[in-house]
Amino acid sequence: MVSNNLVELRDLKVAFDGIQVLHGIDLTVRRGEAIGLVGESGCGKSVTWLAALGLLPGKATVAGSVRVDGQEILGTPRSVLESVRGKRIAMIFQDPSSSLNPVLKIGRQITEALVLHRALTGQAAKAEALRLMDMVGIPDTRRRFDLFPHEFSGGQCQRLMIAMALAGEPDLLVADEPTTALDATIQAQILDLLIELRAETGMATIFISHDLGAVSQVCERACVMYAGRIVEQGTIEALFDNPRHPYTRGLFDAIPRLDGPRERLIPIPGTVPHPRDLPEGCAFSPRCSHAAIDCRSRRPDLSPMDDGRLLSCFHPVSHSTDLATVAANRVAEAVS
Ligand SMILES: Nc1ncnc2c1ncn2[C@@H]1O[C@H](COP(=O)(O)OP(=O)(O)OP(=O)(O)O)[C@@H](O)[C@H]1O
Repeated sequence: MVSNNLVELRDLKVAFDGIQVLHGIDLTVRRGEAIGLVGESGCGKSVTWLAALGLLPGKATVAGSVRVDGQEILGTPRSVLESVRGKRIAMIFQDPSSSLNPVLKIGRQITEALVLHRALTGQAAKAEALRLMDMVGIPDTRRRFDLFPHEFSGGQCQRLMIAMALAGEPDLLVADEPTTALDATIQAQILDLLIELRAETGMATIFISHDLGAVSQVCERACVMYAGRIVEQGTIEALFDNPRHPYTRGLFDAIPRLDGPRERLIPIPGTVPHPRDLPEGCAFSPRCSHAAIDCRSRRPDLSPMDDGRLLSCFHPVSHSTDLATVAANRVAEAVS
């Protein structure tokens, strides 16, 4: 029987030059589902998937397990990784211009991906390339087949990257900040495209973004990452309606909300620590208005809660928690 689990990351760890940046990620991606990875810059969102796909530079040390359909791919020969990359799991990045070859016509680039992943040749490859260009919303495909990347807009280049990613008919598309470099209307179109393509093809999606609104549109589930760990994971409804980790709550409080009374935006104080200088205990504790003494000496495990979410926090917040009052009380406690 085919398992519903497509990709399983277990205790995935990454270090660069001996400095640990990823501290044991556990994540299961089921067939067809869309999972968001959120968190501030430097939390380890991209490194997680670059490590899983064997795309990190040689100086990186990767440990743990990455299973695709039950088959371990971490530490396997290049040929095994290459049979997974593009064909089973495809990845697109923020800046399409860095992934498209500027001196090759776009049709040729898509056709080459088809030759590589599906062994299509000649007219069959061209017909399929045109179909993919059409599928991602490029108009006038026959003429545009022979254009170079610089003759397309930024949004169209991102569409073309997606077309190339679809060439291998992947089971999972990892989209790493695919809309960050685009302006707002184009961003919305690319999000719609990702949603449509998933509905049409049934492929699973990992959507890496710092934009919580975009994540809620595209995904059913999200993982919030902080300093190389997942600190909260749950359904979009659970995380949006009732974030329990003070960091998740902080991310929400820092974004403008269109659906409710206009509230003051509260930025999270401080910055993400450098992986070399992680504090003792919970890595978020120095920035957390909810932190108590135990948070500064011990690190909470990521544990299941009654509502099914996973949470790594000794003192979770709830709807009614007023973080400003909590912070004031903690200061009072410390002084007394
Ligand atoms: N090639 C590299 N060499 C050394 N350190 C790296 C390398 N790539 C990433 N890192 C470090 O790993 C940590 C995680 O980086 P990562 O790019 O995964 O963060 P991110 O959450 O995806 O942030 P962003 O949104 O900025 O991409 C950071 O501290 C980063 O500096």
